[in-house]
Amino acid sequence: MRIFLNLVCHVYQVLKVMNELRSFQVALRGILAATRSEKHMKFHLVAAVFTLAAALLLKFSQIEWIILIVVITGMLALEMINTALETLVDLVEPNWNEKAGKVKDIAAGACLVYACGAAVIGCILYIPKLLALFG
Ligand SMILES: Nc1ncnc2c1ncn2[C@@H]1O[C@H](COP(=O)(O)OP(=O)(O)OP(=O)(O)O)[C@@H](O)[C@H]1O
Repeated sequence: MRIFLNLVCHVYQVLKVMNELRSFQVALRGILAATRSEKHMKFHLVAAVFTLAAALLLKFSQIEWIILIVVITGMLALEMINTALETLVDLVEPNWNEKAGKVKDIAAGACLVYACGAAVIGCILYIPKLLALFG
């Protein structure tokens, strides 16, 4: 009986891991789909690579790395939510509709607000280091 219960427990654990792997695979598929279809997403990914490389060269401190990673991942995640909303709106309302347009405008506005904040944080992080390097 004990062996049987252990076996059931193991099978349950394996199924749980498989389910989590499937969720991970679905999420990766979403990231790839957004990157393939969205020019803004491609731009943010290229910008992320450059800013991370610059941070490495400028020897960012631990707290500066944390701030940079939170800003970069936040921007990418927000851009994907925007893409998901645009796709949903196009699915639900393929024709012109004032409210559909409003949803897209607000989502785009949210991305712009975050991008402005990210640009300001970028200036605060990079300008003093660049001035110290070249100034
Ligand atoms: N079904 C619609 N009804 C009314 N207005 C719409 C509709 N679809 C799009 N729009 C308007 O056109 C704008 C651009 O929409 P679109 O779907 O082309 O997104 P986008 O900003 O070009 O995004 P991306 O370049 O990331 O694909 C929207 O912000 C909205 O103002």
